Amino acid sequence: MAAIMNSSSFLTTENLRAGLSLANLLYLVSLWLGYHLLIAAYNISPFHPLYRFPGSKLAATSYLYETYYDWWLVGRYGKRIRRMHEKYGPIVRINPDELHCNDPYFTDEIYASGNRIRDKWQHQLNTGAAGPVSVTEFSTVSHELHRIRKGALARFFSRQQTLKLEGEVHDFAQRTIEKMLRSADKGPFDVKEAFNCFTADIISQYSFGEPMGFIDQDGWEPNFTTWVKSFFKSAYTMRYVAPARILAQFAPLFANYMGENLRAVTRQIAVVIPRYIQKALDNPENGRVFAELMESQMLPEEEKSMYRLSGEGFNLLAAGTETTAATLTCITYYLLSQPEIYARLMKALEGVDPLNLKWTDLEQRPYLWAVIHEALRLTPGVSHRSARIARTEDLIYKSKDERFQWVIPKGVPIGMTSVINHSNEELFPNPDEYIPERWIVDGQPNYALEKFLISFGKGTRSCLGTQLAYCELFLMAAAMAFRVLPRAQLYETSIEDIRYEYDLVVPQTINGSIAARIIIS
Ligand code: HEM
Repeated sequence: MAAIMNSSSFLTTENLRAGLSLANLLYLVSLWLGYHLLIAAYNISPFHPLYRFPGSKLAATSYLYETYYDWWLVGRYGKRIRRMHEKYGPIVRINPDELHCNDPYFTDEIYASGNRIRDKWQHQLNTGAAGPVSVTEFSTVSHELHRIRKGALARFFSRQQTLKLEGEVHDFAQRTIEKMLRSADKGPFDVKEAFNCFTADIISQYSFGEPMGFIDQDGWEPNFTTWVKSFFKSAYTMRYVAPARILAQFAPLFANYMGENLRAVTRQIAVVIPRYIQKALDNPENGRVFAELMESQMLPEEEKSMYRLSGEGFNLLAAGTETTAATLTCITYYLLSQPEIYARLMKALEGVDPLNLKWTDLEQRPYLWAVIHEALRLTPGVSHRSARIARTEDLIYKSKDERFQWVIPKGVPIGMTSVINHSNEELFPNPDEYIPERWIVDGQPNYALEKFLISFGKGTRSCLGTQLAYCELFLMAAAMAFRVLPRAQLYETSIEDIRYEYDLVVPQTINGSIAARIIIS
């Protein structure tokens, strides 16, 4: 009792005021500053394991440098990293703890497959904020846990499984095309929004047994990507502002005070997707991925909570919508702006029935294959760098000309950036230009060059939906070429609406999201 009395008398206004005096505050601030200065000094001292690696000293000193480019200037560190490589060589230190590589020949070492352990890095995953999205397979740090989570999902997205889905993808593609054609002579629209509706309905139908209904709604917007944009916009705040991550845990509690789109995305994660999953579980014959996932022996029971599954549901939609839609938009833009490429494509598609497209047949048309791969090169789904940690092995790097040799110590995050690899002038001369011909040798697809494409990532953490994405790309690109493009023209759209300028994890142009407005007559 005496102790309680003593502590309450200790908390008097006078005592608090004295404790918070200017002198004490200054003392605390200088302690904090001193601590950070010591860390900064250590970061650039010879005692730091990355001391030998080249790069800007400022970048190696603290995270403020990276924060300035990616948070303050918004997603601009990618371009800065590219300039660092021009100055310092193929491996550079880009922050106190991370290396970056721009040698495409080293891809399979960083993004290794099979049993070679590759963890992700929490600093990078912080863009995914908190809550259900932070416990998805995409956001898993540990190699071992990721294997369990991805293993359970992978069989739904194999090529064999995707071939069984082809009929549905074809049906959704044709319905999207019909809706576009109905808008003939009714003014311009952004074709990317139409593709967003197409991709979101497919992934939702496959995952939950029910499309989200975007193709059937009156216009093209809003759609899932409309809401997800605000999620991507907050990505760097989440990464660099730790209190924002803490607040994000409680997002559903203050949803009413958020902007319209952020409120909508919070509602999707907390209410709409759990409802879809519940319906899928109640209706297992029609419930598709999530109904089967619940029965999966590969996934331990503790991994099957509605909380975690709604994160996975959101992730599938977010990862499988904007990405494919952006690539299709890029294809549409280039086919409309470069008629000679369109003419070559139509020649290559001779004999194909536009109303009965077959993925496996379309894949055998090398020029269509080239048109798609050149778009994937220029518009990769994820344009932000993606680091891996080789936890158990040092990585030995030697440049092709043997000028540079490095041992990357185990445990150090090292990554690549698709937009940097894809503009390698030796592999892709005139890298800023759209040239499908570079993907064809002796009339056949250039599979050797394809090895250098990292649009879908590589190794154990590569894209789960690669086969579904290809199925959508082949069927929709061909359907557009036959049915829409002969009657369409670009409207107030230039290369500036397509060309990568910065990233919000996904590529952005100088005018914001990738877009191509078209008019159909
Ligand atoms: C053109 C279309 C697409 C592109 C370019 C693309 C690109 C990528 C990339 C680069 C990654 C790896 C990201 C990283 O390194 O952290 C990734 C991961 C992922 N993608 Fe895609 N994606 C596309 C379509 C899809 C589709 C249709 C789905 C639907 C299922 C999907 C689902 C996923 C998932 C779940 C992951 C996480 C994989 C993991 O962590 O193991 N993606 N995607």
